[in-house]
Amino acid sequence: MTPVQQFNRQLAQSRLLYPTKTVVVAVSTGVDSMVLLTLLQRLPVRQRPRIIVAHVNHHLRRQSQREAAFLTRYCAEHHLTLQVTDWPVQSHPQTGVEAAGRAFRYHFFEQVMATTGAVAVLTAHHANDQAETYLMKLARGGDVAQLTGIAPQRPFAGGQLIRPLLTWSKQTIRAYAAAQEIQFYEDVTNQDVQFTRNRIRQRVVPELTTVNPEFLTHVAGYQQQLRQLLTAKSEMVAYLLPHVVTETETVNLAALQRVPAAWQLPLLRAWLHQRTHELFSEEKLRPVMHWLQNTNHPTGTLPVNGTVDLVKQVDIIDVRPHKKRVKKLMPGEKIMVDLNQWQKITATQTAGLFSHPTVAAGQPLRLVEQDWPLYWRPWRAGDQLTLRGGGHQSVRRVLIDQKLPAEQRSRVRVLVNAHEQVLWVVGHKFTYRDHDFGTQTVFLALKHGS
Ligand SMILES: Nc1ncnc2c1ncn2[C@@H]1O[C@H](COP(=O)(O)OP(=O)(O)OP(=O)(O)O)[C@@H](O)[C@H]1O
Repeated sequence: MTPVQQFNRQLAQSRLLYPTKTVVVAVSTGVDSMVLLTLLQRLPVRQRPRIIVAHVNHHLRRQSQREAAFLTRYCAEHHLTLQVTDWPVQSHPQTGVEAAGRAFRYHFFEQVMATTGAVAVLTAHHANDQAETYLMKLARGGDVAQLTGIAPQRPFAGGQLIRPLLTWSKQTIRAYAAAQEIQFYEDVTNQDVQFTRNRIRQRVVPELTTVNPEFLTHVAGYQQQLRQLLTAKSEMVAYLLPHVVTETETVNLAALQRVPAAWQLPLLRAWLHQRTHELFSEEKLRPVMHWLQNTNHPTGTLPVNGTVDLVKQVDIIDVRPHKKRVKKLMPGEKIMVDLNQWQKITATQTAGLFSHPTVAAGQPLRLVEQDWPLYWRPWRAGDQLTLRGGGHQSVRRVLIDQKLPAEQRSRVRVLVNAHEQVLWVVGHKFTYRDHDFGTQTVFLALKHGS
């Protein structure tokens, strides 16, 4: 199938090949969106939807004015309806300009859809965008679902957001533009290797393409497989959920534990989603699962976020609104540890527990399942550290020995486990645990500065 046939097929699948339909085409004047616009213009009249061209002048570079003027001329010459809006410089934020610009853009597309009766917005994302995003997410880490990447079609503003060029590589787009003599503006910021995406575009993708020329297709293939796996997973979760959820919408812990281990966390997550309308990451829920399974504590309450608590009563798990803290407790008095997340624990300290060593995370600590959940909290009189050989030392003594001025001592935080045992006097001393103790190694890290 030729690229143009693939494009036509995507539009046919989206049921857009009708003159009675109106579509908004997001055109930046770059090569991708000018090719997209040209492809739409060249559809046979009996299939071509009514085209509304939408352009945002971001006022981010000098070229912006010329681009807007070029597009105005182009649309007039081709009898195309154009809607342009400005993103005034005074609305640009100090940081996060890209994300703010994107939000502004999509809000504008939404407005254009509403005022023109359009059923879809079309953008010119392509296979290289897809692979770059994939590699960036791979490098940054997170939920595996994010690796499914840009969807060819998804609901948007009461209609659809469609990317008909996702199967086209940048090379194909450029070749088509050259062959058809399509005019466009080169985005000069695309060359700037200070941007991670540009470095991936210019260095990583070409390198991987020399390993295998089909690299882009293979990324798309993995994403397709991942989408199928995630669909299968959510279907299985939907099937299993009634086996662990009771008539009163609580979870039966014994039933949950009878489910094969790999499904327990996804089930807990799905149930919490139903009850709280919040989607927690499985990583965040892992310590919660350890807490639930800890038979030494058959009852208890655990805050899962600022608004809800999990309540465990032997075999029954329920959610309740989080009780507001008593006024005199300092905010952040006791913070549950989120694995693999930096957490601000005092005005000047940010600490984290990581499952892998990172540049900043050096000190390994062995844990047992019963340690979870862990917390950051101010140290208290009576807190003790375990020393090599089994002895103990009070936290107070540690601070005195390290000659910490008395007025600074109250600011010291400790890392404690579910049994209130001190594992780390943050910034001062670690508990002793043998390297073959427990089942899990985490890495403790601390950053200074507000
Ligand atoms: N100034 C603009 N005006 C209209 N459409 C635009 C503009 N900039 C980008 N677009 C549309 O968005 C597509 C993607 O552009 P680009 O890759 O620069 O954005 P992104 O921010 O990386 O992606 P996304 O918009 O999905 O977050 C373009 O091909 C084009 O269709």
